[in-house]
Amino acid sequence: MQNTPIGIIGGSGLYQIEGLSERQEHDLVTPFGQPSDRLVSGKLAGVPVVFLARHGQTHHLLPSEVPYRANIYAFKQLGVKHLLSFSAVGSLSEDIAPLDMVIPDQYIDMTRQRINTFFGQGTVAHVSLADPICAELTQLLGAAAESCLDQQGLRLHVGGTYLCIEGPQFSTRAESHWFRGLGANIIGMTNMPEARLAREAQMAYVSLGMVTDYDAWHPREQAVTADYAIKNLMKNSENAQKILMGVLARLQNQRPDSLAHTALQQGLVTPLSSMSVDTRKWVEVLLQ
Ligand SMILES: CSC[C@H]1O[C@H](OP(=O)(O)O)[C@H](O)[C@@H]1O
Ligand SMILES: Nc1ncnc2[nH]cnc12
Repeated sequence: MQNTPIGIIGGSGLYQIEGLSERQEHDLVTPFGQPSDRLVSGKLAGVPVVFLARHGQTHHLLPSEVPYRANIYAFKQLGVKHLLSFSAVGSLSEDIAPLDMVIPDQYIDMTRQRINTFFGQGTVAHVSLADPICAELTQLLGAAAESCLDQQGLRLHVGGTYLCIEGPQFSTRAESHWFRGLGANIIGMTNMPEARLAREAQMAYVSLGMVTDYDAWHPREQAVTADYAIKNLMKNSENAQKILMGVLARLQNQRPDSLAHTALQQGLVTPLSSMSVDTRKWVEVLLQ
């Protein structure tokens, strides 16, 4: 596993990565359709990487329109076993301020109209999702983010619950208060089903939430608008690039083991021998 490429999913504001050498574009088709855009591979800080803009490079896909299954499958086709995901998020906690960053360790899934599994139609798997985020990747990403943010007086919060809404509208004030009551710390529209599918594909997953706003619950701060979030996103995207370089430097000589890497082996219920030839092909890719 030593030299497997590191997958990078860029969210709002992170549509490409700078400084890639040996750059190659991949126009992939998967059994689950086409990914959000071309995947771009190359080397960054000496580490093989594969990058994909989640909403497309021109940000033309709504959170509900992102082809999450095709995206995860395409990374898997290119040999990715570790996935770093970047996202803009709103804060549901007083002590998490705009421009802070958060590495969540839990999710509450409030999405309503997304296909959230590769399985079904004759093939059954139940993977464990108790700990959806890779603890080892969290440590490496945390160290990189802390050293970048410290210098600017910004804060990194390690751990916390990301609540995923369907969108595309932001929450009502009543929902925002309700989500706080549920114990959620940050809110976004994209990490689900991305994290679920990464687990089914046996990939270690970690997410960096870049805080842009206080959503709609705060008594003194303005309710979020896309304009407001995007202004803060722009301030964040330079830090995202620096943090990415920092985490890749820490991955140069290692690829951490993760409980994700055996998740499907443990969760697959239907025997491979009873699957059709076509189904077995894509299940075997997920099992690699
Ligand atoms: C432009 S703010 C709302 C938008 O940003 C987040 O996307 P991503 O996680 O891809 O950075 C949020 O989930 C919404 O899709
Ligand atoms: N308040 C918010 N709600 C959902 N997604 C977001 N992305 C950035 N801010 C957000």
